[in-house]
Amino acid sequence: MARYELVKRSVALITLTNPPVNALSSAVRHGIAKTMERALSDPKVTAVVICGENGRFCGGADIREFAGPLRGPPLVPLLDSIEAGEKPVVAAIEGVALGGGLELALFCHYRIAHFKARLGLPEVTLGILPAAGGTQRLPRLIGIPAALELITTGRHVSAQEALKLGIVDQVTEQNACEVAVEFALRAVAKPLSSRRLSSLTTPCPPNLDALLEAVTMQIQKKARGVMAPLACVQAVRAAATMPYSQGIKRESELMATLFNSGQARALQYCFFAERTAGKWTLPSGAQWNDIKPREIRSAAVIGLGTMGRGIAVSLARVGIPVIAVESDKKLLETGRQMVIGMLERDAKRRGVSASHNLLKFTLGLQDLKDVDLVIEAVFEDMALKKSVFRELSKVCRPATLFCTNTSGLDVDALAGVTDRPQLVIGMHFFSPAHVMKLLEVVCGPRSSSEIVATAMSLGKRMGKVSVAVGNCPGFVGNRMLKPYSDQATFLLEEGATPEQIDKALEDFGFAMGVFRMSDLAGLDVGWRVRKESGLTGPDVDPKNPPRRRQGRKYCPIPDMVCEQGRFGQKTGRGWYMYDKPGGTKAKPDPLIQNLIEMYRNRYGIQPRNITDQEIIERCLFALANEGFRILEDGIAARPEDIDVIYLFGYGFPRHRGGPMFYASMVGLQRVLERLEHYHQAHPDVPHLEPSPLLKKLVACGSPPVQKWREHIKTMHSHL
Ligand SMILES: CCC/C=C/C(=O)SCCNC(=O)CCNC(=O)[C@H](O)C(C)(C)COP(=O)([O-])OP(=O)([O-])OC[C@H]1O[C@@H](n2cnc3c(N)ncnc32)[C@H](O)[C@@H]1OP(=O)([O-])[O-]
Repeated sequence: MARYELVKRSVALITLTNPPVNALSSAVRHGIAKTMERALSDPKVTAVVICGENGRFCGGADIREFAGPLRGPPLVPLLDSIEAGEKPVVAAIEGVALGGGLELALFCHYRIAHFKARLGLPEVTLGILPAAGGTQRLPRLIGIPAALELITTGRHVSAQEALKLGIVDQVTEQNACEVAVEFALRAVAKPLSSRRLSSLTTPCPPNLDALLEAVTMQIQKKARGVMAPLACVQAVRAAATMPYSQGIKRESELMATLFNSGQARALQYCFFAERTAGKWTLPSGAQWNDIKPREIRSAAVIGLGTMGRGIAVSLARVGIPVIAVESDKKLLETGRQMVIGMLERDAKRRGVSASHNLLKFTLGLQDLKDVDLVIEAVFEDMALKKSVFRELSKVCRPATLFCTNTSGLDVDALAGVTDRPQLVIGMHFFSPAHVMKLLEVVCGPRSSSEIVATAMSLGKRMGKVSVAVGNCPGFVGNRMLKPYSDQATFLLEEGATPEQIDKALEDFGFAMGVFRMSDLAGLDVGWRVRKESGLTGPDVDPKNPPRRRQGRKYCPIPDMVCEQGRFGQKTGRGWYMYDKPGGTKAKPDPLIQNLIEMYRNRYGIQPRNITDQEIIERCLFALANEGFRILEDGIAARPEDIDVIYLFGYGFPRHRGGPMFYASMVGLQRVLERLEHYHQAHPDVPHLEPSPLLKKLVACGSPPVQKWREHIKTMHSHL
């Protein structure tokens, strides 16, 4: 796990060998201890270089080991021996030096980085802090403000920025290991005392308290209820106010609190869930690592509305030529200007030049005859989409792949009107498509493994987190959203206000409560879907009992809001009022309160006091309950896939792990009991009836989320 070689007759070269990222597993720590001891005790050795195999220095502690008891030598005493030694030790950083990897480098006396290397202390993103001395050593090296920013955000920096900040001593375009060996030889005669970070005093800004206070407030505002960044601030304060030996003790105390917290477990679960989600499998046995995706050299986007524009930008900025199509001249021109503007702003932000030349705009589908892939993003209307696909079948070459950006319509029905149903798939982007990281890849029953592989790989190329899901109304994300938002409107009827519900959800950690999110997305979209599905509008049978539709409870308040022309932020009025159309600052609106009161009076509903706990339980347990049904139906392959969809597409707080992980943390038994309780109180709300899978898991002793799959395996799969 650590290889030892003698190079240039007197330099011990220690190579960490734990692919793929040379994580500091217990075996690697053993390896470092043994090889360092050998280097320090061998009189032939005058200097040491530490590097990582396969061009990657070290990705930090082995996160997989966090779930079990600590084995192998603890990191800090091991690293202390490196720093205390009398032979210069140089870290040769290629690829990454992250977390414990960078901390290892900070115990070395010198650091040389390859120009493409990335460095950082991302522990905070895993719910912990850099507890191998990182919170005490980085501030001593680069000062409090810069260290605080890096440690509390977990941001990676480039080698060039690391040089500017003073984290590394030299950046090279050559082999970092060879450069480090030469550097080590030159360092042999030089004194090491000033290179031992533990012996330095932290340079302290005069306004330390004000700075720490400002950062704390910023964190509390941005990451409500998240513990790790606040603990990082406390640890950095210790670096500024305590001697190193005490600071290290404080760091370790803070780590102990974080390490066993539910937040750390949730965030570490998210890390692996994100990586698991890319590993799709189809019922045919085809899977992510054995099907070769097609290379996409050109693409087309049909429809330049909000979604189409974002998709065109996402494609062009990764170098794919795009033909964008609109149906009339005016829409085409507006779309063209918007796409170019977005592309330019995006390029400016990333410090690159905008790739205008990759974009072509046209009114005619016949221009798409040679493209490799088409993404349809026209209005959410089945008849319109079908006509587009029929037309595409006529003009495109037989090998062109067809994708639809529908957010919930039947992908297989669209495939059925084409001459190539096996080459049709859903690519459900989230708005704004060039910003949001989630992509649901919707596999129809006839989608070939090749098109699944291609859509997943294209998503990755565009920087998306892609999740393969099955085909059903609303797929995974929007299907689950319905019971969640239904509960919110039922709670309105029963006595809550939009702002109370939103606050409870935001305090839980959501970026936005359900009503503020609906105002942002536009209320008219859901209204149109409800009209089309016969839930509201003139087609509803007047003999229907009020507040019941299609045999279940129905709350018409959202329809009443839309009937007043209140479509959310874009009209300046929705569940809230805004200072102007397009405004973003939401204020409670007395008119909404009146509307709800009038509604309650009309139906004789006596409002009751609703607690935040009830809001959270009803909204989130209904959400997870639908997730269990989705797993039963085989629409998602794993609970991790559902969680990733909610983390990246719906603002679910990462430190809660996603709806399915959250349910497992609350305890499946408790979730079941509460759902039973609420379903008893609301028997006409089927979404509150506990799903058979939830009951089955409870009956099996509530296994951890990673084991649920074993209980789902026998069920059929639409993936
Ligand atoms: C106790 C003292 C305090 C110290 C704390 C720490 O250091 S905390 C740690 C602080 N460090 C971090 O937070 C860094 C976490 N890592 C990363 O950010 C990225 O992996 C990367 C940038 C290193 C490489 O990106 P990339 O897109 O090239 O590759 P990829 O992301 O797809 O990963 C490939 C495979 O490696 C796996 N794996 C990766 N890292 C670790 C790990 N540390 N451990 C275990 N496994 C790890 C990953 O699961 C995947 O496995 P799979 O699915 O193939 O079975």
